[in-house]
Amino acid sequence: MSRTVIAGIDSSTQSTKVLRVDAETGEILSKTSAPHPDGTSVNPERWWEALASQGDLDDVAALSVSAQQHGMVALDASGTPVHDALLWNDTRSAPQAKALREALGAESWAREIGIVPVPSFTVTKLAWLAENHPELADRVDQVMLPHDWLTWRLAGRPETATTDRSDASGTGYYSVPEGRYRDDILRLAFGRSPRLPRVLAPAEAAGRTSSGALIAAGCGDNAGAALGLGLVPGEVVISIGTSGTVFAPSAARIQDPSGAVAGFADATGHNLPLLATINAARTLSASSRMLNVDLDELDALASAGAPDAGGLTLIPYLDGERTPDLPHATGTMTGLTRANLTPENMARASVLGLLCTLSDALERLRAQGVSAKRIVLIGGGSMSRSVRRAAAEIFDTEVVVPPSAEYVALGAARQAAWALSGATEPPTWTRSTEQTYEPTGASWAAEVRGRFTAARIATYGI
Ligand SMILES: Nc1ncnc2c1ncn2[C@@H]1O[C@H](COP(=O)(O)OP(=O)(O)O)[C@@H](O)[C@H]1O
Ligand SMILES: O=C(CO)[C@@H](O)[C@H](O)COP(=O)(O)O
Repeated sequence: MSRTVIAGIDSSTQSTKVLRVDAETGEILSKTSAPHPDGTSVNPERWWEALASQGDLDDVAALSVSAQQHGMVALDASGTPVHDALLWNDTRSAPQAKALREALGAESWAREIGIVPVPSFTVTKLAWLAENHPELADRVDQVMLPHDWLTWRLAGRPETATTDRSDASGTGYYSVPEGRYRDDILRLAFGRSPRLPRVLAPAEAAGRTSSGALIAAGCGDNAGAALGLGLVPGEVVISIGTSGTVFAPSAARIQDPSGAVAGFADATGHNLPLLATINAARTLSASSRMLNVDLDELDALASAGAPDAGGLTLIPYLDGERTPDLPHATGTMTGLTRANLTPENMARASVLGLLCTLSDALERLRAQGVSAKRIVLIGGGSMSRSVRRAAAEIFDTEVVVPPSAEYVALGAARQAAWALSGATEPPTWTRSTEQTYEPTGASWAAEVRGRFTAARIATYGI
């Protein structure tokens, strides 16, 4: 019997990945990828070129796009971007985020919207555009997110674009508890009411491609990963990609006035409380560049370093940071001595600093009542053996590492199979066997966490 082939697309910060998948079993049949330009703002056409460079999609019965969240794609009446898309890791809208927090109050944002403005979120970027380029803001006809814009292009630029609840929940002008856009919030930020994409139901189709393939609603990339992993209660995902994210599906909605935990929606009609960091896998690539080694050599150095890096502590807020909300922060290295200043300890300190930022985020998620009995570690940074081995100790929690795969794109494929099937639930695809790392309660891990916390408080006051 012939297979039904579907495609899952992950348009993330650094690249576009395309998986072809068996709709019935979830078996990955092929994977391709193409890079995006570096930077925190980009012309969306680069995403389209990265997708198109991987060939047409005429062979698939259905497809779905999962993409980096929050990017501001502001189009004029001709459908042309009035400005490069500001991405989730662009921090220029920090002043606007502060003003929006103060205008409504953090408690109200958390209660009424589900998230508290930080520079990552779309609403702050629109406020930046209105304040700094009013002549461009006046030309804005409609505002989309990265996954919306790619879906819109694949569907042939329909009059009304579409999105889904998971990605809408990251804009700041969509109310998760009410399930609707808040035009008053949009006008508070942007002073205008541009057209917004229609929010589709989880398994609702967005349209069809020129070759007739069904296009599913799509979703934010972390909701895609959750869908791709088929999580069970008590499992928390920690993804070490361009962003570091810590999240778990939740029946209960999380309200965190501190803004650290975003009360996002997931792609199945429930909730996805999430914390994100700006400095994740790029902490490792920056360290490899500094040491003039490649990532495998960095891994070997880090494995050869002292378990606690000899007391070296790196706080890797290299591009500012989102969790904690320190958009203008820079990194800090403490504990340097003539004895411990070695390439091995520097490499080790970059691994430990990365993991400590994620450990901080994990404890904040737990403080909101989210159960975290097992960590599912994914993302490019999880390919590092030294990261994997240290993670269970630093998190003091069991860590499982599924086989290397593009789980965001796999989740998009699962959503496409769901939309194609017309079923009430997504298809059941089994997660492959995993590697498991158990914490041993190593004393060095508690010392590393303690040093990191002390240095963070001493340097940044929080
Ligand atoms: N073996 C490895 N060790 C450390 N980092 C890695 C390794 N392989 C890939 N990476 C990093 O993972 C990142 C890409 O991961 P990915 O999850 O695809 O990110 P994103 O989805 O945000 O684009 C890159 O920054 C890359 O340097
Ligand atoms: O901002 C967030 C989540 O709130 C990030 O997770 C972005 O969605 C970018 O994702 P990656 O490119 O790292 O996959």
